[in-house]
Amino acid sequence: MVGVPEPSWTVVMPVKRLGVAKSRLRGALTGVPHEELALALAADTVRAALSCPAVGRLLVVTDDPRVSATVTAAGAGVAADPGAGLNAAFRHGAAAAGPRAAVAGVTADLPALRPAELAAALRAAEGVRGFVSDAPGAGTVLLAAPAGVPLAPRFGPGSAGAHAASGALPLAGDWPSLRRDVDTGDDLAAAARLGVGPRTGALLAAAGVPLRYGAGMQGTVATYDASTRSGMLLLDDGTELAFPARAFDASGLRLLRLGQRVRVERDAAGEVVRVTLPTMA
Ligand SMILES: Nc1nc2c(ncn2[C@@H]2O[C@H](COP(=O)(O)OP(=O)(O)OP(=O)(O)O)[C@@H](O)[C@H]2O)c(=O)[nH]1
Ligand SMILES: C=C(OP(=O)(O)O)C(=O)O
Repeated sequence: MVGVPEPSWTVVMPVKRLGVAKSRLRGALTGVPHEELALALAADTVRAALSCPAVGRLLVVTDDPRVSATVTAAGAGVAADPGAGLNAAFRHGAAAAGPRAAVAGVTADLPALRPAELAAALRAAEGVRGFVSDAPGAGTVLLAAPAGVPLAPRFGPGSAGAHAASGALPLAGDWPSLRRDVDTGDDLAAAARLGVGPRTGALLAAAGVPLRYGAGMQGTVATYDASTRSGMLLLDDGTELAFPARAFDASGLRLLRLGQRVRVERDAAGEVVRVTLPTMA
């Protein structure tokens, strides 16, 4: 394919030890062990970032063995947490990225993150040291710096103001899934309304929280094998999603064409249960 290649970012994502992470969320989901929820938030954030074409490398800074195993299996690299807090973890990851890397520090509590929104924010950050504030506005979800420019992170309470005061440019854009960090039960409910990734979704479903899975989710058929009645969808948010024979069987269709536009329904675990034509909603 001919074209200008997208610039490749190194994303640095710190994750605290699960036993002490996300303390404001403790008890938010009845019957769900806290560490499972903390892990699911990070795993879904990592999954979305790895699906973003602008992300060349994802480095998770953590000391937690379960986090390391999960994100390594997903395709991320791991750097050891220096043990001196969040900003030290960001600095350590940025240093490990090397002097020629454009680095974006991203928090690991964005379970609704859509790869296309991350890609758009990274495009806006090209060539500048810039940050994306969280939905309430006082915090930061992303801080980016071009190669050769120190990240100089100032995450923590009031970090949006601290990043602006340090000369970073506030990046403007309609990126609700990127800005939706999850610190409290209310934040988790707001993320569920946007549509969360499969691991967080499965825990929400287990706790009986109603989900808006697949509402309005659309994409195109990337592959379809008529002999197995299964294939691959390319969703509008840039992610690929496999669909099994039963999702096709539930559609009432006789065949799918490559490139055909479809509406996708998923269950609480994120599995595709039905693929229909958009007009059949
Ligand atoms: N590696 C590493 N990650 C951290 C550290 N502190 C926070 N984080 C991560 O940074 C992100 C944003 O941090 P917070 O929203 O403050 O999360 P938290 O400290 O786990 O949550 P609370 O206990 O509720 O404040 C989350 O993904 C955390 O896992 C740290 O000391 N080391
Ligand atoms: C660490 C931060 O997150 P939160 O406010 O989500 O704890 C921050 O916004 O810099």
